[in-house]
Amino acid sequence: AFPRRVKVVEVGPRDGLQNEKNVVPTAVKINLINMLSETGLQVIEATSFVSPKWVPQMADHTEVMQGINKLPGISYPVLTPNLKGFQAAVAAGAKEVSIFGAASELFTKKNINCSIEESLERFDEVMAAARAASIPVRGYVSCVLGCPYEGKISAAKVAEVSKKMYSMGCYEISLGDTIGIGTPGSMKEMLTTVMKEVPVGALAVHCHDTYGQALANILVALQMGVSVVDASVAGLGGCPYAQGASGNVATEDLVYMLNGLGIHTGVDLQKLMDTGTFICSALNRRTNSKVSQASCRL
Ligand SMILES: CC(C)(COP(=O)([O-])OP(=O)([O-])OC[C@H]1O[C@@H](n2cnc3c(N)ncnc32)[C@H](O)[C@@H]1OP(=O)([O-])[O-])[C@@H](O)C(=O)NCCC(=O)NCCSC(=O)C[C@@](C)(O)CC(=O)[O-]
Repeated sequence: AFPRRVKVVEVGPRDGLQNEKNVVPTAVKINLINMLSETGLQVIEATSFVSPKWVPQMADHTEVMQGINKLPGISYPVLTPNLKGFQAAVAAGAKEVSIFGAASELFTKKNINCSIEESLERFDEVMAAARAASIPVRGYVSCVLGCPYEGKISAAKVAEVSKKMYSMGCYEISLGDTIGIGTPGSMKEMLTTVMKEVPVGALAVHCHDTYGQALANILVALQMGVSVVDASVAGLGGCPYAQGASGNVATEDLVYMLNGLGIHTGVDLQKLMDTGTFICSALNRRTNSKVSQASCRL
């Protein structure tokens, strides 16, 4: 049975923009987040406190956090790979953070320059600091359905890393199909294994649409009881350490599908599409949202 409500986690300002070649002006990022805040979304991932040498596009994290209108009832989490990032995030006013690991050794090395084991040690430090500051922490696990460097990833490995991050105290584990390579079959197999270790109520799915499978994979996750789904307005994005990875599922397309299923999100599709139009014209690009493309033709 499908969940009655789904929490949509908007990752466009972070996952969507982190891979942009040209520097996106801080004012555009702030405008994007402020417009998203008016759509009814409850969670908008705002930026990441990572090294500007690694991801230059997110170097204005503090200005973004301090420039946005934070509306009550909306959470604006940010990515923090280590204690340094966590401290900078809190100093900039972050009230929620995310740590990000992976089920692949090589991806972990390329993305955060350490082994899975070392990454978990760093996360332990972040968790301890977050507990002391009463800051909720979300955990990402990347490469859950395949890795750009290692290829196939076993569901057992995904379950193992997910369980460790959940046991550390992450309130939610977001399972990332980083390169969008999964299918409904592999999604079902992976979730079946992970759900033996982490309760389904604490799981989210984070699907990139590289192979055009994202909505189908999300539908399978919903059927299995997952009720938190990550998405990116206009389908922006891709990971800088996963070459060729295209954007997340477009939030507009996700909300359209959920509306059709009678699943409540609280998100206003028209306002979302207007936000997609804003960011696409600022970036001078065509939307990846099929729903927005179709609406323009009507
Ligand atoms: C983790 C590090 C920092 C390790 O990078 P490192 O080079 O191993 O770090 P280090 O500890 O050796 O420090 C080197 C320098 O970085 C600085 N530094 C150290 N930490 C920070 C920090 N937090 N913020 C700012 N600066 C920092 C540190 O101070 C030092 O500065 P220097 O002395 O050379 O001037 C680096 O690898 C990094 O920033 N990686 C981030 C990569 C990233 O953001 N990837 C994209 C997000 S993940 C993703 O997109 C997947 C996801 C989540 O969407 C889910 C999915 O789709 O699968």
